[in-house]
Amino acid sequence: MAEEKILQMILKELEEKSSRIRGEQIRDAVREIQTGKRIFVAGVGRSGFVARAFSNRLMHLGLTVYVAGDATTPKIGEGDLFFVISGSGETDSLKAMAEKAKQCKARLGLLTIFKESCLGRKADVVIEIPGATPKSTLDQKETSIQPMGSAFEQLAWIVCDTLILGLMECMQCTAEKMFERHANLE
Ligand SMILES: O=C([C@H](O)CO)[C@H](O)[C@H](O)COP(=O)(O)O
Repeated sequence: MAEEKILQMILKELEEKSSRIRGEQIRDAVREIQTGKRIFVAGVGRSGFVARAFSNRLMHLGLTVYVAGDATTPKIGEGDLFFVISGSGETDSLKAMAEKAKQCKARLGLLTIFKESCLGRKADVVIEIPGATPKSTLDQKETSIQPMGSAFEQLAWIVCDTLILGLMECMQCTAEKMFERHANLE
């Protein structure tokens, strides 16, 4: 099949799946991020790349944000938000970190395919993204033309950018103000 046709098929798939993401879940997450004292983000593999990209924009907004596991990341505590991106909601290291974060009285935010996953059951706020992943043993009705969790990871990126636009509006922050915070060591 021609690559341009494949590209169109992927975009069509994302459009259809995104039409089933619930607006109120996104709005709840915007509120949670805004009220969090500090934001700690986490994800593994491709979901981890999305979490890092998200942390970059949260920093541009002027929020205090850390990536879990980085050498400069301090301990999490009460009033902080631990925001996890995990398609399956079952990745071992993330389950352990979420458990620790909850013990430390942090709130747990989650972007996932499965609200009923281990992470989903612990989360205070969840955004569900329709997708498929071979990493879950839960019943999966959803299919994808792409391998593994690709559709989830692509949509997770766009949902994170949707959260950023929502936060920009609530915080009355402009793209110009954000760019002033952009790294000058690059
Ligand atoms: O890298 C990944 C893999 O290629 C699936 O498409 C996942 O992002 C990684 O394995 C983490 O999994 P989840 O926590 O289920 O997102």
